[in-house]
Amino acid sequence: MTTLLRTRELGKRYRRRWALRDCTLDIPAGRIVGLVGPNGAGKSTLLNIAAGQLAPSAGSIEVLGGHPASGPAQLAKVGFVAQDTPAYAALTVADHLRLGARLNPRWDAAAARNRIERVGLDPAQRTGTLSGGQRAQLALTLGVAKRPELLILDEPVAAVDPLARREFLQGLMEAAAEYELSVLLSSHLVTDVERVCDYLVVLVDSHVRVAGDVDELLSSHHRLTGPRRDPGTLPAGQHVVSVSHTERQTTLLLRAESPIHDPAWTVSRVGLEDLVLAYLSPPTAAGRPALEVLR
Ligand SMILES: Nc1ncnc2c1ncn2[C@@H]1O[C@H](COP(=O)(O)OP(=O)(O)OP(=O)(O)O)[C@@H](O)[C@H]1O
Repeated sequence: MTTLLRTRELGKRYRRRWALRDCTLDIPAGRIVGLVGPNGAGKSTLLNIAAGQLAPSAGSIEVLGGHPASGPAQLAKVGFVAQDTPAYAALTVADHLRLGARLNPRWDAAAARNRIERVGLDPAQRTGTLSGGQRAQLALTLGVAKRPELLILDEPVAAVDPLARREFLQGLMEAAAEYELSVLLSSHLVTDVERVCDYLVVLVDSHVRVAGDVDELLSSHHRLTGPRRDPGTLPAGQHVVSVSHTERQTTLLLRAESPIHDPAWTVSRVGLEDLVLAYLSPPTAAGRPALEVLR
């Protein structure tokens, strides 16, 4: 089976600072991948390397089995919607479709026209006067009509109101289903990722903190509450992600490789937002690294 993204110790350095470091991922094709992390975590860097826009400084990367900058065939397989969905302000919506048709060998003109009509964009309007939500819809249309196998979107709706964001994500899910697209989407809004993604990568401070199938992550992580206890005394196979104590009580968020039977703990399920927040918080004081990469 083709792998969507395969990286090995991938890194990018600007002068002395690493924007991305030791990034090792194996993501199967056909997934809708959410890349989450705070500002400056390295999300755009990873997406730009995957799209062939940026050369790595270390390690290796394969996207759909090919090297990102290997040539026109690889570029045709990958659509890229850059941060803030840039467009040529003086050109109209129709001009952008014509440009798309000239630049992309697999251009689907009917799909582009239909989508523009469906989302209510005026072909004669200059893109400099479109709202943020309309520009995002145009960018999604251009990305989809290219008929790539993978669509990469770098925070496409960061500056868009909640309703327009929902419509955009709905359109993205429909396009992914209709054209059997894989999607790699960055966001710092976990709710967006929760709505559309089935695979999660959390990047913090240029490192991957956790990666895996969303359902598997949710079923392997638990919140444990019980009498105050040193997390260092937990059995092997229970990996503490975050910990907090009161005078008498300890609350842990942990990943467990097998069911937790210790009656001292009250065990509850964890939502995606809590899971992401736990990995975004500084490494646990339990003395174990919070790094968990699930493949
Ligand atoms: N061209 C560049 N020159 C120097 N440093 C850079 C350059 N591009 C990015 N960086 C640095 O690399 C780090 C990662 O940046 P990146 O844009 O990948 O983060 P991000 O997670 O996409 O952030 P945001 O959510 O704010 O877009 C940051 O510290 C940033 O300042």
